[in-house]
Amino acid sequence: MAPVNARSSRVVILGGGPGGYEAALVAAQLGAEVTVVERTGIGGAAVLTDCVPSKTLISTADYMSDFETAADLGVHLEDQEGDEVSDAVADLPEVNRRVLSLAAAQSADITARLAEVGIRTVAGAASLTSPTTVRVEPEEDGGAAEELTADVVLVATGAAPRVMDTAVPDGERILTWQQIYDLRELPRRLVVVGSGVTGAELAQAYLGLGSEVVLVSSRERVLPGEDPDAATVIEDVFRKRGMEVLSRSRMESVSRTADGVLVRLVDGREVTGTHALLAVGSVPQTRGIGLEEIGVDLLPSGHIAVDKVSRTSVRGVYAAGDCTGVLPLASVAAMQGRIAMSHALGDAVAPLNLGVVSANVFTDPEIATVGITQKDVDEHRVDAEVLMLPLARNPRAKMLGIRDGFVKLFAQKGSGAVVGGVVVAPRASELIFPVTLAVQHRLNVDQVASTFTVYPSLSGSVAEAARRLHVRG
Ligand SMILES: Cc1cc2nc3c(=O)[nH]c(=O)nc-3n(C[C@H](O)[C@H](O)[C@H](O)COP(=O)(O)OP(=O)(O)OC[C@H]3O[C@@H](n4cnc5c(N)ncnc54)[C@H](O)[C@@H]3O)c2cc1C
Ligand SMILES: NC(=O)c1ccc[n+]([C@@H]2O[C@H](COP(=O)([O-])OP(=O)(O)OC[C@H]3O[C@@H](n4cnc5c(N)ncnc54)[C@H](O)[C@@H]3O)[C@@H](O)[C@H]2O)c1
Repeated sequence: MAPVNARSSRVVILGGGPGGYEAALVAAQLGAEVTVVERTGIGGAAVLTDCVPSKTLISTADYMSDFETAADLGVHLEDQEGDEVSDAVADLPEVNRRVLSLAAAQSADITARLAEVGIRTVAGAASLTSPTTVRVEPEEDGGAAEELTADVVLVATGAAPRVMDTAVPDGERILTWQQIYDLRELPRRLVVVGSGVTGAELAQAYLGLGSEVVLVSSRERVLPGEDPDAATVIEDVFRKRGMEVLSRSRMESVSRTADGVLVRLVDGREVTGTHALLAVGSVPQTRGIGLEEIGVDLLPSGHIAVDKVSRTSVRGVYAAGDCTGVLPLASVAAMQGRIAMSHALGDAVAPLNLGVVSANVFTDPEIATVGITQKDVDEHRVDAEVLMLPLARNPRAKMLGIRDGFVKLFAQKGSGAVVGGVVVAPRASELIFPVTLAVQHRLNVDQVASTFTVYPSLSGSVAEAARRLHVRG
């Protein structure tokens, strides 16, 4: 391949989510002329409908659940007459306004940042007419289509909620997770279908906000992709707080009734509610944008096949994020996009390493994970010692009224290197960082154990778990 001159390269990016906009920033920094084509809004689904809105909603629900702990800590809430108040009340329209305005502000911040560094953004729907030409259909009727020429193309078109013929969302009572922020009142009885990360997070959010929630879970246990001990803690918490969890229950159809919804299960049972939230997975947005026509290989699932530097089967065409299905996380999409641009524009680049991705499920408590999994150990793919330490005995956890949660570390047998970890705790997303540092930099349990932690602190349990994994030399 001829040497790349980043300064004279034209880069066109389809999609302005984290895969697209983070790539654009790297390409601009390397001196390329960059255009991002986005049909909905910069920030993508991550910022406008998925990640940012759901975490904002969860912040309110978490805040409300703090009131439940208040009495344990000796705090009693009273109304103006001095009567004890048992429940805080969420004003859903107000909460949703905050969610949407925060998402819009985040999108505006990113748009401004792109403009600041000279990146052109074009509103419209993009498709490839050749590996080096992108056609943009304007969103507004009457506008002229535009043809962009590119030396490098990045496809970062994301994914959309999976819709079943038997459960078609209507945006009023039968909803995808992208439609919930228009609700004007709190669902009285919400049936959440699907207990993956999206279903579990939102089921608990609405429970916290005050809805009655039924979770239809097709599996033995909620959160089937997570650490089994962590998922068990979360399912117990769900039930303890009053959520009805229907295990091994597959939804067959969802339909409207006079005043709500009817969810039929495959085994014939029926569940009624005022609203249904469908969280049954996503499909990549890769059809009808010219990919197959120009020779880009798609997987049977419709995802774009990419290698570890985000190359597709067509030279000069890269792909990043949920449209590739590598690991559907905003952080991974962004990393794939950055790697793609560094590779395409001739900068130094390390291939994507999924072994060190830290991820978090924003339930209450949260589940944060990094590195190898319990499944890797149980199925003998990794020879590791496992140590699980419940938080219940941690002094800070007692002070904070934390009852549920643990720290689990995986240490390679022999070397003692920390190769993975799971933290189940409030703000586990922050607590996982020391474990991620250890995994990424191959620290061993003794190095972690001999690092000072604050007393009292939850991170003390990370060091304590490492200490218990010490093997006498
Ligand atoms: C409910 C929910 C919560 C989540 N929470 C988290 C979280 O907390 N942390 C985390 O790391 N991940 C989270 N994720 C995953 C995360 O949102 C995705 O991994 C991330 O959005 C992927 O980024 P992307 O750039 O690939 O795609 P997207 O963010 O989907 O962006 C793709 C963009 O491409 C645009 N587009 C599509 N086709 C075209 C076209 N033809 N022309 C022009 N533009 C086009 C779309 O309009 C969209 O804006 C969550 C997902 C869901 C569903
Ligand atoms: N906090 C986060 O980082 C976060 C949050 C949400 C999503 N995500 C990302 O998005 C990915 C996808 O998560 P998801 O939960 O949207 O999708 P998913 O595909 O992981 O889960 C969907 C669930 O719905 C179930 N299901 C499908 N059809 C059903 C039916 N008819 N009846 C009952 N259940 C049915 C499936 O068995 C599955 O467990 C995650 O793996 C994660 O990477 C991340």
